Amino acid sequence: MASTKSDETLHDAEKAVEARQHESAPFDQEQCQIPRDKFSPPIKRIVILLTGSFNPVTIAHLHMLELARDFYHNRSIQVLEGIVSPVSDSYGKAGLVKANYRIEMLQAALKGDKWRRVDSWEAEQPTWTRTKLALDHHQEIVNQKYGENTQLRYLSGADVVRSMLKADVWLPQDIDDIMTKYGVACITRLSAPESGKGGATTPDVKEGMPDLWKQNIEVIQDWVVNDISATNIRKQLANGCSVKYIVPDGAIEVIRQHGLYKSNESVCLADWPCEKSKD
Ligand SMILES: Nc1ncnc2c1ncn2[C@@H]1O[C@H](COP(=O)(O)OP(=O)(O)OP(=O)(O)O)[C@@H](O)[C@H]1O
Ligand SMILES: NC(=O)c1ccc[n+]([C@@H]2O[C@H](COP(=O)(O)O)[C@@H](O)[C@H]2O)c1
Repeated sequence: MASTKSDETLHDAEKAVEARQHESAPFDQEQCQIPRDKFSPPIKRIVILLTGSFNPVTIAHLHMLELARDFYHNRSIQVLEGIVSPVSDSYGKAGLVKANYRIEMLQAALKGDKWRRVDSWEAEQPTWTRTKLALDHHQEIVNQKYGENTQLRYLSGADVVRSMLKADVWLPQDIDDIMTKYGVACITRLSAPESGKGGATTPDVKEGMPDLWKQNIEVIQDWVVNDISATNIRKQLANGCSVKYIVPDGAIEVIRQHGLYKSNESVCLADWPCEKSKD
């Protein structure tokens, strides 16, 4: 049967598609290569460790992990896991509720989560664990689980990163080790004014820091204006105000059950039963 004009056109189109499939895609240096000055190859897979009080856990904590994962995935670095590690009771921060409650709140917040989990090792230690030691511990676990080439990255808010400049808070040797062995993913934070909100005049989180630190801190700009702090949440709860949508629902349930943060001592208008209409 003689081929028609439309058969020929179809044949040409198929040939063109096939030819394109053999062409190599343009190589995007920026997207596909790990910047050599930051990470030495062959590291392409990481696990993120977020430490803190989580007193209580907030949506800002969970959002930090999302921001960090996006940041690395956009640079072709696979994030295998996000570990959330609450400090032990001996950290002694004012108003810190017992670790078993903070863990329960985190577990409820992360229930069914596909890539994040709470780890109780730090909380179970009889004394406070310096972050460098917590990182060393988790790196060992990561090596056993994923092999030697998977690196741990320390995730932290800009306020904590700025606190590294205070010699009475961090040991200089610890910071050097954290920078060279792990690196820091630093999320901007309004309470750390150096974070700024973007633009040319933004003061730099890294201002005044030694070059070694500057090279190993990756500043990740939050894309929402977010001034959430656990301190403010505790205040709201003590005043009987709602923290719904700021604290994950599961964690609110744990707060209610145990009456944490004086939440059972104040009148909560939100909980008053609505009067039925008379008609
Ligand atoms: N809104 C936020 N934006 C950026 N980072 C945050 C935010 N909230 C907490 N973080 C970071 O999360 C980590 C754990 O924080 P932590 O549990 O100590 O919360 P916090 O809100 O700072 O607590 P508190 O108000 O009790 O001092 C820290 O690295 C902290 O900087
Ligand atoms: N020297 C250190 O290792 C050091 C100092 C200050 C805070 N941290 C850690 O930073 C996290 C947040 O601490 P704050 O809640 O005090 O901001 C905690 O996990 C804490 O252990 C570590």
